[in-house]
Amino acid sequence: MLGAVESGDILDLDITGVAHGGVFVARHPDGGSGPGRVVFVPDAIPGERVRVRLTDVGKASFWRAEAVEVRDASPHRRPHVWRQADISVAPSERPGGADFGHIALGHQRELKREVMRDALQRIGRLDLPTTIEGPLPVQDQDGSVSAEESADGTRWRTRISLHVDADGAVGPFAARSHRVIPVADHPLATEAIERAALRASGGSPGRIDLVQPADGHVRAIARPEASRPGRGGRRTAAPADPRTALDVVEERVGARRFRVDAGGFWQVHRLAAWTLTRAVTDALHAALPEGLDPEAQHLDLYGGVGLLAAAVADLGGPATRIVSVESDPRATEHAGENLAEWVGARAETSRVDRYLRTLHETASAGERARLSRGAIVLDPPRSGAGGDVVEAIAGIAPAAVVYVACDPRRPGPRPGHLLRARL
Ligand SMILES: C[S@@+](CC[C@H](N)C(=O)[O-])C[C@H]1O[C@@H](n2cnc3c(N)ncnc32)[C@H](O)[C@@H]1O
Repeated sequence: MLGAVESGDILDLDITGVAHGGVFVARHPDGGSGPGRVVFVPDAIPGERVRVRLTDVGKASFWRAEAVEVRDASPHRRPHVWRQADISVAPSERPGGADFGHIALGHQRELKREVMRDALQRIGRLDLPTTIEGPLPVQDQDGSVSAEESADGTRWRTRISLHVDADGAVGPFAARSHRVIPVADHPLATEAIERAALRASGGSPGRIDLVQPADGHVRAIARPEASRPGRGGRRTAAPADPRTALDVVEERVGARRFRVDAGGFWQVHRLAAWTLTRAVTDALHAALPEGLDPEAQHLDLYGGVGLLAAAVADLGGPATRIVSVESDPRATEHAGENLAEWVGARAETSRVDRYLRTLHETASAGERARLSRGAIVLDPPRSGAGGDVVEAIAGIAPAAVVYVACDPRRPGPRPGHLLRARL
């Protein structure tokens, strides 16, 4: 029988697996007869033996710990790409947001594939093949590569958020905390964003978003904290300075250009818009070997400024009928402009669940038939599409569904539909 275990205890544990959310799994014997209590540990790698400090032993189902030293290192360990996030730094001084930076790039992908496989099997009860690829190199029309991933997986963020605390300190939050810690570099950000981040100075407490669109110039969007606390007593970011947030910038995907508000949604990784365009195109090719029917009705749900609607419409040609559905009216306005070359393309401002409910209630037999011959692409925010939306899509029974997901654990499609995930 082991003595009582408390927060602050130091233990050596074997890391046996990877979990969702950038943490790893160890087991503590805990006096029980089963496989032991799950302990979630960041900054480790499966196969390692790690010295940890327990930080939360209050829950019956799992505990949390922080890694303080590697006792037996994995061959996949490398010095963290963000020196300040390295295991040699005190856990409270490590910045968050680069959870796999201590792992060789190829092995990071292998671990993400494992997270995805586990989510599909355990939560979705789906036994589907899972593959993880890196971002695709962007090729110009002559076949030359104009942008590709760095060898160590750094310098990809075209958008970052910094925080300003009450003393005017500016920086990221420390891992798993809301404490601002100043840092000396930002290796995941593009070099221009890093320069702007290191120049950023305090001001009112809140957030500063740095955005580098295709023209290369960095925009700084100040989002000071609202003066009154929001729900739950937490202070929320007030609306951004409208002059910068509503500044219209241009993004490029191959030869195609997209207008978007500087403070509006655009994919963060500099190769993501291109990679997702290619992934959706490939998935539709595979699902529709006869080709996309331009006369059918296609939908791009959670469409933003029309990135994936353009990918679908490129496949169907100039007459493709597609509706991009998006809740932000400014994004919808841009989607209307970005999709102007397709006469059958429309952008609608609506919540997706309401749009699908109205469609269900009002669509004529002809519209239903066109929808069932069409493709539905959906790319919801991290919270997922939700059961109602997934049920509504299943009710339409379209010819193909491509689900682009930030989080593999959120409600997804049913067996038989195609799944593509962004990790
Ligand atoms: C992950 S982004 C995808 C945008 C687009 N597919 C792209 O890749 O640029 C999700 C989008 O859904 C929008 N959104 C969030 N909740 C929504 C809802 N309930 N109904 C419609 N749009 C929503 C957000 O404003 C955001 O533009």
